[in-house]
Amino acid sequence: MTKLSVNINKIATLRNSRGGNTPNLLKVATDVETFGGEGITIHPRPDERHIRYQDAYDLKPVVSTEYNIEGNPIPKFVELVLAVKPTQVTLVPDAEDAITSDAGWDTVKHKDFLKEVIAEFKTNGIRTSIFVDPVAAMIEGAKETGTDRIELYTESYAAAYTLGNEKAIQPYADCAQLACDIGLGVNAGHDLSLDNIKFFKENIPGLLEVSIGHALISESLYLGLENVVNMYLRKLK
Ligand SMILES: CC(=O)[C@@H](O)[C@H](O)COP(=O)(O)O
Ligand SMILES: NCC(=O)COP(=O)(O)O
Repeated sequence: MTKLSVNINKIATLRNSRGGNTPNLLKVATDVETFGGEGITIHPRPDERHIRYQDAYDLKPVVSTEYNIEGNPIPKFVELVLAVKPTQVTLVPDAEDAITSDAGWDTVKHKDFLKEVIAEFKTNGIRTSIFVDPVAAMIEGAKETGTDRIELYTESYAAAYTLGNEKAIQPYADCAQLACDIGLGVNAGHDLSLDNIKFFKENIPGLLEVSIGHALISESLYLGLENVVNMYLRKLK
């Protein structure tokens, strides 16, 4: 069973573009859960371009499924996560000015740092996951940090799959199996979509959770467009 956690960053992007509260992030989170979503993911970035730090607090009493907060564990982020106490924290090594997450952790180079922050989160009852590329040494390094899970960074799979290259799944399948063998839970995310999710799921052993945002929100807009245009037309008759 693979859980779907819906990343609602893009809803906050839309809300922030007008300065008001439309769309309402908290309502979207509860509606996603009502529609069957099994988790809510947010990725507050230091510039608060989409999710604001305050949103992370406001969502806490509202999310009744699994609450996953992603981000680079800079002091401000660590403080936020320890205060909010989500179900899971996913550590991502993204630069402040990155447009989006663009790499997994070097779990060998950053082992001591990761060990320290992971221990702090786990002591506070928060499950941990770390974002990694599908490279065996990084999975083995992740195990050394004490993390509960890894999140496989799926951008390269998604890009290759679009071009018809199904072989791009192999390093993901191998690393997921390795993670299962050494006792790490397996999550995955980034650029997963209605086009590529089925093949991914079918080929990845032990896939516990996927977090999907950019494509899911874009697809929702597109799949709802015809309905909404027609609703306006009916009102204008
Ligand atoms: C960790 C990850 O893969 C990202 O997909 C991220 O959570 C998305 O962040 P943005 O919405 O800021 O691109
Ligand atoms: N962890 C990945 C995530 O939350 C969503 O990534 P994306 O679907 O917006 O690329």
